[in-house]
Amino acid sequence: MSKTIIVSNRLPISLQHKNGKFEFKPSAGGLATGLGSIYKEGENIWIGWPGNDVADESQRLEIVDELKKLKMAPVFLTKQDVELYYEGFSNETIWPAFHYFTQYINYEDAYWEAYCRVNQKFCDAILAKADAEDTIWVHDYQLLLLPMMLRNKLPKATIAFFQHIPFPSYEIIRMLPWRKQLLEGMVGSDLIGFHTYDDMRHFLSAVGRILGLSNESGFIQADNRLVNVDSFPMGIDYDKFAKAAVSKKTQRTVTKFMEMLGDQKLLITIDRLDYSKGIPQRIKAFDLLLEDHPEYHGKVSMIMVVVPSRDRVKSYQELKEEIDTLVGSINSKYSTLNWVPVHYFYRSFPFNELSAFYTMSDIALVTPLRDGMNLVCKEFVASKTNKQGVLILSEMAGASKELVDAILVNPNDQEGVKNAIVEALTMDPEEQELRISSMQSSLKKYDIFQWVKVFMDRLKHVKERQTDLESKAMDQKITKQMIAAFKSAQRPIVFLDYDGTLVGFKSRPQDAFPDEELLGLIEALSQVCQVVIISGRDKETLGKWFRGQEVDMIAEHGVWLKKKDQDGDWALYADVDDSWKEDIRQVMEYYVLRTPGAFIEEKHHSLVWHYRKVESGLGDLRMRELFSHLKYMARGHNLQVLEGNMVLEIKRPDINKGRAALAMMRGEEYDFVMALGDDWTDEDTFKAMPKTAYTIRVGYAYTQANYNVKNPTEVRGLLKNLID
Ligand SMILES: O=P(O)(O)OC[C@H]1O[C@H](O[C@H]2O[C@H](CO)[C@@H](O)[C@H](O)[C@H]2O)[C@H](O)[C@@H](O)[C@@H]1O
Ligand SMILES: O=c1ccn([C@@H]2O[C@H](COP(=O)(O)OP(=O)(O)O)[C@@H](O)[C@H]2O)c(=O)[nH]1
Ligand SMILES: [Mg+2]
Repeated sequence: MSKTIIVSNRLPISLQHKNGKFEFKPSAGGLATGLGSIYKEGENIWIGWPGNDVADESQRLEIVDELKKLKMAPVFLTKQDVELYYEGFSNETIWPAFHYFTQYINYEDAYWEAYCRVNQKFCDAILAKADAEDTIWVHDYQLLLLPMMLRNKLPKATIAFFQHIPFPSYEIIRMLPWRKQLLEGMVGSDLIGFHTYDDMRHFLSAVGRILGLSNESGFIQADNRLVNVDSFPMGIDYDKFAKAAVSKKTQRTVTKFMEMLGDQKLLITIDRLDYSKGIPQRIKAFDLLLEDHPEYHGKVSMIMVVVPSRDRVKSYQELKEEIDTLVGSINSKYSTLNWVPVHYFYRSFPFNELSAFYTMSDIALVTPLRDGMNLVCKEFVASKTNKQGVLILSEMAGASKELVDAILVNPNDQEGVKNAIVEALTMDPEEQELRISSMQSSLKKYDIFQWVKVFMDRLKHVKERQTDLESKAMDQKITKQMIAAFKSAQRPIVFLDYDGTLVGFKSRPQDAFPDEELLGLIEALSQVCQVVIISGRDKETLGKWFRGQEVDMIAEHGVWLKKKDQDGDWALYADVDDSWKEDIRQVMEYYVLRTPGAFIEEKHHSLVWHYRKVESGLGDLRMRELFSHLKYMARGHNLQVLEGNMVLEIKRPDINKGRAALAMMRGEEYDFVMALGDDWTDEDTFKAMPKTAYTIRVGYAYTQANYNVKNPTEVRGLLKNLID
């Protein structure tokens, strides 16, 4: 039985050192609860850092034993690891970059080295526990390199990754000198999840531009592994908050707190100390409210909980000082003997007091400058069992994509935030109920348990798709069988597509000419069987490249045929009317003029619009536009528009490689047929082949072919086997 391993930087516990002994408190956080249904089962386990630096060997053993009882295993970090990997690369490099605080990014090689080393430490700890076919679910930005490290050691494992913080635009990610390694690390996964669609599309764009891997509906083909990228907005343990809100314990706390505060409208804000949370901006907006609306003095207070976090990082220390000063300033400006505008707490609170804060507050002010998701706003909404309360939420929080019934604000627009507070303070009860109910029904449905289920189901689906594709991989047994069939055949024929099959792609099509090795290979092969080069290339190019070779050729996807013995003469297989070309060329030229790097390739009976050299993204955009333009025109001319590898081709539909291949075989009896190709144009060849043929698609994709090989190098290996 395979098991599931959860991995995160921090284990879901708090470890306290008391009187020479350690005390373990399992965390009751949402993620820990949601994943409880996984790591507490059977042999499953959660691996991570227990959160303290423990140097003493006997204490480490004690921790290992205690954690084992909780279904956890520790990765011990040294003081230096914590400084350079956790505070350093994770929180001074990745965190600011991914939250768009480029001014805080620390580009330290020593941080990077520690990050690599500690990711390796995690990898080793996992390898000590993992079996070849286990499922490993890695969490968050501290461990971006881990999926690929694991993949290299456990190629068959199911590896998933979820990132809890935003994934920034390509423009930010490209600033990091280690951008390539970070992305490659993530791509070791089978499934990569983000909170929002925006994070997902930023990631896909970075992978396209930096690693050169394109995607189709979120599926990337990386080194012949299919990797799925998708968004999974994380939920909360809804019932826990809803139940707590009406519990006696919370109600008692509410009464106690309200007695102290008196009759007031309350605004609640709860965050970890973090510059991404926009705490100073929020205090300033509240200050503006009190300045512009003296009628609220004595009637509205803000309860501001700031939970200490990463307090050894300089930018966090500076932020703490800034907040202290701002709170001091607002309170000293407006306080009266019986009213304080901001009740400021720099500490964390037990669950039941948090629940009381949520329950008794009229408004939650959640205004991060950038946040992966933000759970506080969801917890506030879930706690509003009486359906009264208003959420003011930043557009920059992942949660804003779901909670559209909140009052959405731009946290940088202080006037806007101030107006939102006024709107919230004056919102009528019916409106509050409508908004809260709508948000509650969505949060109830997509709670943390649903999140875990949807993620795990998707992971299973990706694995099934991979298995489907891999079932066609050309293994040794099939290769042997094929070679034997070839060797014993009297009359073998082999169809070889050119680009993407015999040679890799180049930015300029004319640079993909055949190298010496290939020419030698084709020559040797043509001595032992009939070789047909079947390509979309024009006949002049093919003729030049294979001059003097004993091969048959099919050019322009089947427009032209040339038998090896017909010296110099190409036969027009299809009698084609190409009077359509003038109109279409004009349209294509218009798109070339608008798109630097694009060009038209003219073949005898087709026109091709190339965009391989166009700025990434723009090429795709223009291609889509041209595609619909051409499709519209194609109808009038009875033409077919086809999307290829960075090209758009328009031609007559009845001309294809399959028909031409059949024409080539007509009247002959072959006892061995093989066809190799790499794209949609070759699918016509595969379809036309006799049932007994060996049809092989290069690259993993859905195909009519019987088998798959990885790349042109493998193709050449296969052909060498035939001539050996
Ligand atoms: O481990 P710390 O350095 O003390 O930081 C605490 C955690 O903060 C981050 O939380 C994120 O995850 C939330 C849930 O998905 C999401 O709502 C929020 O927007 C994120 O900021 C971080 O991702 C964790 O790894 C840290 O442990
Ligand atoms: O005293 C506190 C204050 C907050 N929280 C919890 O901390 C989490 C904060 O998560 P969020 O996604 O809002 O922000 P993050 O800190 O992960 O960036 C929420 O679940 C809060 O309930 C807590 O446990 N104790
Ligand atoms: Mg090809």
